Amino acid sequence: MSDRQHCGGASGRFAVNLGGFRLELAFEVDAGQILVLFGPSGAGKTTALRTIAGLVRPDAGRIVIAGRTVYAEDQSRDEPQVWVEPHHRGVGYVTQQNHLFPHLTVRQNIAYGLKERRSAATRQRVMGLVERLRLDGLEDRRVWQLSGGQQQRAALARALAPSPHLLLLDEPFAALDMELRRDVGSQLRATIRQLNVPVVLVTHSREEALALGDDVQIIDAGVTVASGPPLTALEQPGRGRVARLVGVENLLEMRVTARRPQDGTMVCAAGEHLLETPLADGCAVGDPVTVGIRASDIILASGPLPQSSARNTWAGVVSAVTPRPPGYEVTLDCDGAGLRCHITGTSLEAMGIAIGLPVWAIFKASSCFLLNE
Ligand SMILES: Nc1ncnc2c1ncn2[C@@H]1O[C@H](COP(=O)(O)OP(=O)(O)OP(=O)(O)O)[C@@H](O)[C@H]1O
Repeated sequence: MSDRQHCGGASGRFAVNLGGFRLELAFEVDAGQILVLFGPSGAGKTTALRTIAGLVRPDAGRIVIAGRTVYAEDQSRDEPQVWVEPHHRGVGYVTQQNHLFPHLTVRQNIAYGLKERRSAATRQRVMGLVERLRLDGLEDRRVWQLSGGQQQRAALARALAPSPHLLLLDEPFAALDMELRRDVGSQLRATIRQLNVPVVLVTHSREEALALGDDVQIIDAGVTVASGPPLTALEQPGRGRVARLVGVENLLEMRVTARRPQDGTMVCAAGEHLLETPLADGCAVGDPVTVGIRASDIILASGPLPQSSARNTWAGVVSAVTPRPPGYEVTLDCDGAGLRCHITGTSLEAMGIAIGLPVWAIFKASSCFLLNE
C-alpha cells in the first residue's frame, strides 16, 4: 500500500476559557509520532483535543496542521484572523465511544468518509487499512457483531481512511481490558508510523503513555506541568506535583544527613531509616527532601543480600497484598514506614508472600530520585 503521507506535523499555542475553566496549551508533534496528553480528570485534555479539532474556539493563539494555519487570532496585532471549519482541517478524531454506524458493515464504515465510495482506489484504501488493523475476515460484519477491540480498530481505520493530516485520540482504549489495550495500541503505533500521521493521544494510563508516547505532556488544571520523553516525564518526574500526578508509589519525607561527592551519592534519613540517593547539587546536610521510588524498582528478597551493588536494604513485614494486573502490589511495613512494591504472580507464589511474612526490600541508589516541590 503506497499511502504513506507526507503531511508534516502539527503545532499550536492557544488559550481557551470555558466558564470558569482556563486552558493554556503549547504543543508540537511530528509526522509519524505520538504526543500523549496525560493528566487527571478535569485537567483539560479533552478540551485541548476539541480545540485543535475546531470544536472549541480559543480566545487567542495559533494552530498549524501540516503546514497550514487553521486558526490564528491575536487581539494585540493587526493581522487577519484565521478560522478553518472543523470538517476542513483534515483531522481524524476517535473517542472511547467509537461512534461507528451500527447499520453499516466494517467495510462501509471505513469507506464512509471517502468521496468516491465505490471506486477501485477506495476499495484498495479500505482493504489496506483492514489488513493493517487486522480486521481481515470481518469486513462484512455489522458493528454489533464485533468485539470491543475490533470495534476500536474499525474506528481507527475509519478515521485514517481519508488520510488525515492529524489524528486525535481521546482515551480510545479505555473500555478495553489490559491485554487488548496492548494489542490495539501496538497496531496503532505501527500503523501511524507507516502512514506517517502525527497523533495526539489523551490517556489516563501511565502504561499506555509509556508504551505509545514519543513525547508526553502532563497537564494539570489547564496548564502543562511537565513534558518530555515518557521515561523521563513519567518514571522519574523530578517535581513533587508531577510525581503525585503520575502516581509515584513511594514518596518519603526525609532529611539529608551526609553528602558523598566522591560516589555521587548522599544519605537521607527519616527516624531510623537511612537511604542512599543520587547526589543533588542544591541539597546541603540538614535539608528536608522528598524521595521518590517507583514500586517496580524495588526487589523483594527473603533475606538481606550479603554482597550486592544495591545500596539500600530495608527490612519489613508484608502488611497488604493487592492484585495489580498483570502482577501484585505488596505493601511492606518497614518499622512504621510503608513501602509499596510491584512483583509478578510467579514471584509472589515462589516467595510465599502473605500478610505477616518478613521480607527485605532492596533497591539501588539510582532508583531513588529527589522531588523538589
Ligand atoms: N463546554 C464547557 N463549558 C464549560 N466548562 C467546560 C466545558 N467543557 C469542559 N468544561 C470544563 O473544563 C474542564 C476540563 O474538562 P476536560 O473534559 O477537558 O477535562 P479532561 O482532562 O479531558 O478530563 P477527563 O479525563 O475526565 O475526560 C472541566 O472542569 C470541565 O468541567
